[in-house]
Amino acid sequence: MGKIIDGRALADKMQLGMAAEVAEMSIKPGLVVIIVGENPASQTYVRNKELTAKKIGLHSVVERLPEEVSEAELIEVVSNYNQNDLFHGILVQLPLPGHIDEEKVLLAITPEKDVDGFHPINVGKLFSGQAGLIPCTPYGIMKMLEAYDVELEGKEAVVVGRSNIVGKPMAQLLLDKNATVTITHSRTIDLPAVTRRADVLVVAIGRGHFIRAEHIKPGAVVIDVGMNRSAEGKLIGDVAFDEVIEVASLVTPVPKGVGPMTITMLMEQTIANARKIQ
Ligand SMILES: Nc1nc(=O)c2c([nH]1)NC[C@@H]1CN(c3ccc(C(=O)N[C@@H](CCC(=O)O)C(=O)O)cc3)C=[N+]21
Ligand SMILES: [Mg+2]
Repeated sequence: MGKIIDGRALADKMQLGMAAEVAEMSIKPGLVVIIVGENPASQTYVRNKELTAKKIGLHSVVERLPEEVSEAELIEVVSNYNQNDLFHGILVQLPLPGHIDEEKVLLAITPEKDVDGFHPINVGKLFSGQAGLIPCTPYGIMKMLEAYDVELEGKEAVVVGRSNIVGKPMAQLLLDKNATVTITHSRTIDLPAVTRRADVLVVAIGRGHFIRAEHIKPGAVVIDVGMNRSAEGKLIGDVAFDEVIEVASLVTPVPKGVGPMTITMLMEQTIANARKIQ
């Protein structure tokens, strides 16, 4: 029987440290979250982010734009925040409505304030071993693995999912720690055979309770990035937690696993950015 990785508790502990750090700073780190339209999943995230930012003592603004806003108008809003010295982090909540080209909008955020790590400059830095801003979900997962003393050197790490936001940057961060990394995806022929090699398994596929006991090597560490709604409207992960924890040594729950750590890393990168110029 494995143990829970308590992302909520680790996030709370790190946030306490950040609050103390911010209280000592000569300037107040500022974060703006720009959200377009009324996507309900996005609303939860934005609300959690706002509460966390306030708790830590950041200057936090949520800029809400109507669903019909044009791409040019959105880019104009972003440009204004690029120039505004009160803000050290800018996040444009994804997904954006279909009439807006996400790539163009991400490109408009100045790479220095891109606390999501989605700008091609930061992506290029991550994949070429240069310091830059890192996507918050994979970054938070690395902090969890570190806090739980999970050994990565030479180990088999398997990432399920190849998104730009989670799968690909996750694989790179694991590689940086000298893990032997495999990325699997929807076309992988024998998924259980590959995931059963994993000492560390990170799952980000967006299919509720898809990963079962049969996918797990005994003693593996399992990280669940999934955020799905069950038929009853409950938030559930990509991993069938109750059966997987019987086989694994450590498993993250959903909620209270990866989610709170994602938000914590957003705060961390905003504070670090503000520090650079204080
Ligand atoms: N530009 C951009 N950056 C993002 O980082 C980003 C985004 N767009 N779009 C949406 C997704 C989703 N996301 C979440 C992060 C934390 C929780 C979170 O805090 N979850 C809590 C509570 C969830 C609940 O109770 O509903 C938990 O897992 O315990 C949720 C969702 C960030 N995203
Ligand atoms: Mg689009």
